[in-house]
This record gives sequence, structure tokens and C-alpha cells, in this order.
Amino acid sequence: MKQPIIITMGDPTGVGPEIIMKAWLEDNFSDVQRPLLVAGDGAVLQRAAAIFGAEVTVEALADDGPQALASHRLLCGERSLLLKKLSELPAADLVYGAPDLACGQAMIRYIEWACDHCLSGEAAGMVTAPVNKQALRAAGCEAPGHTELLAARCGVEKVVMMLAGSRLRVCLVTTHLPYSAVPMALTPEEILSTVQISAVALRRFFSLDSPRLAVLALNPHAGEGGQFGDEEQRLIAPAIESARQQGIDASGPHSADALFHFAVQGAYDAVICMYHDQGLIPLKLLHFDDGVNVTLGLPIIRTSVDHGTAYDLAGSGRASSASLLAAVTLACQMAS
Ligand SMILES: NC(=O)c1ccc[n+]([C@@H]2O[C@H](COP(=O)([O-])OP(=O)(O)OC[C@H]3O[C@@H](n4cnc5c(N)ncnc54)[C@H](O)[C@@H]3O)[C@@H](O)[C@H]2O)c1
Ligand SMILES: N[C@H](C(=O)O)[C@H](O)COP(=O)(O)O
Repeated sequence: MKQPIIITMGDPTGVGPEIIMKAWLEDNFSDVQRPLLVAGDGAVLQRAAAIFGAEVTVEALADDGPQALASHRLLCGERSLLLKKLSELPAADLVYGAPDLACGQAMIRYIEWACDHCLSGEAAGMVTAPVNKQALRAAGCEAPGHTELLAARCGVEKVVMMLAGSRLRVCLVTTHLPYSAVPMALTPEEILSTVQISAVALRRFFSLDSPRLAVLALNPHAGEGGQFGDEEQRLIAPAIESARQQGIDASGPHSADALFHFAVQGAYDAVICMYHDQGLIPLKLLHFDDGVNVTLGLPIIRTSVDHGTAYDLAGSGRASSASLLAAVTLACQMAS
């Protein structure tokens, strides 16, 4: 039997539980080539299924056999989904959009458990449903999000956040930090390692022999010869030159405003972006429904939905599960 892909349930008071249940109840996972196992909470998932009018039972499994990672199974008619029960939250009392300490601690537990079972080789990869970063912090997690938490747990210093859709891939040099701190965080070493990790991953997981990487400028019109900032000349161009000397097909610094037009027409395989919103605005504009967040540079496979906890929608059943399905599909492809 193939090793499973673990789906972490995410914030119990966000849209994570319901998008998992929605995709499962609508049989969206039926083409997935690996067993799927949810790391989460049975009662919270039952409550989420009830949003769609479905009655789900939770059955304990014997602790052996090919499903050894799972402790339970969710059942609804003919449908069955493996579950590792990692919390027993009082589901009926949880308020959507209002995580408490127990929810925060539980969402961290789901992620850590999944990561550890990927590291051990018992699982083929993990797909994460969204967590709220304030709730993570309130539960004592020092990492701002999954990306940094997984890097620390895997003992990796540098990883790259990539968001990918069929028309555009963006890889970020900096991620979760104040905009005012971005220029100070940019160094030739950080830019070069982002390019290197992206090139290696695109070769390995996306069958691109020599990925074409467009490296963006930070400032308007790529700094206009130093008139609008010198990060291009001082930091970005030297990193591109080093990458090119290593045989990587990197070009730039490109003016960020125009480059995406050409990238979506197929001129580049990925765009290396200097900060979070430089890359994620065009990506989510094009791919909000089917974009996938992938952490590159980890020793494990991790993909994620490209959206957050959507507290404004949680409990309504209106959140789309398309990004979750895309993330599961990509994780399976990467594992094959
Ligand atoms: N992978 C992750 O864990 C992840 C990703 C992004 C944001 N977050 C976190 O989520 C929290 C909320 O972030 P935010 O408000 O910036 O972004 P968000 O993605 O939660 O919400 C932005 C907008 O998109 C809508 N939306 C989100 N998911 C949707 C879906 N599946 N279907 C339809 N509409 C959807 C929301 O209703 C909202 O209007 C923050 O704490 C943020 O850090 C987590
Ligand atoms: N930057 C991501 C996004 O906007 O989709 C998001 O915050 C997820 O981060 P983690 O995967 O590190 O939780």
C-alpha cells in the first residue's frame, strides 16, 4: 500500500475543517492516487460535515495493518476517510473565528505530527489547511506560519515559499515580515539561495531541466539607474550574476510592473519576488481558486491551500475547496 498524504485540519474555528469535508463529501478526492489521512479532530470534522447536511460517524481502528498511522475512520454512506485524532475539542462550544488556547495548541500538534511522520518516511507528504497566525502566536508558537515552523522542525535554515498555479509560479525571497523591514532583509546571499533552491525544486518536482527564472527588482523601474534606490545594483544584480555563473538560467533585475505580463504568457517558469505581496497579489489575482503554496527546500513534501482561515466565511459552507484539491493533487504528483 502506498504511504498516505496527511492533510492537517488547520484552525478548528476557520474554514479548514469544512473545506476538507466539502471536498470529501463531493467526492473530489476520488481520483487521488494515495490514501488520505486527516490529522485533526473527529468532533470538529463531524460539525463541519453537518454544515452540508451530512451525518458522519467516527469509528476507531485497530492499531495495526496498512493504516497504522490512522487511529480512526470517518464514515458517511459509502465514503471513508482516515483520521488521526490528535485533539478532542468541545466542538459544539467552539465559535467560528474565535480560536482559544486549546485550538491554537491543537493546530500546532496537527502540523508537528504530520511533519514528523513525513520525516520518518511513514507518510509521503503533507497538505496543510489554513491556520491563523495570531492564534499560532497566542498558543506560544514562535514561527509566524507553517513555512517557518516546518523549516525549524526539519532543521533547515533556508526554505523558499513558492505559490504555484498553471499560469504563474512565484518564489519569495522574504516572507512574513513588515514591509519596512524588507530592504534590510535583502542580501545577495538570500537572493542567491532563493534562486538556487527554486531552480533545484523546479527541476526535481516540475520536470523542468533548466528552469527560466525571472528575478524582480525591488524599486520602481528597477531603480532607474539608482535614482529610485540602489538595491538592484548593490544586491540583486550580483546575486543574478552568481546564479548565472552556476549555470542557472536567471535573468533580471526586471521591472516588477511589466514582468508578470510576460511570465503568464510563458516566457518564464517562475518569478523570484523580493517580498510577499509583490508575488502574491498577481498570483492570487490569477489563481485564487486553484493556487497552491509549496515549501521548497524541506526534506519533506509540503503543499498548502493558498488562502487563509477566512473567519468571515467559516461555518457558512461557502468557502471553496478548490485550492485544497489542487494542493492534494500536487503533493501526490511531487511524491510520485
Ligand atoms: N496556509 C495558511 O495557513 C494561510 C494562508 C494565508 C493566510 N493565512 C492566515 O489566515 C488568516 C486570515 O488571513 P487573510 O484574511 O489575509 O486571508 P484569507 O485568505 O483568510 O481571506 C481573504 C479573503 O478571501 C476569502 N477567502 C479565503 N479563503 C476562501 C475560500 N476557500 N473560498 C472563498 N473565499 C475565500 C475570505 O473570505 C476573505 O474575503 C491570517 O491569520 C493569515 O495569516 C494562513
Ligand atoms: N503567505 C501565505 C499566503 O498568503 O498564502 C500564507 O501566509 C501561508 O503561510 P504558511 O504556509 O507559512 O502558513
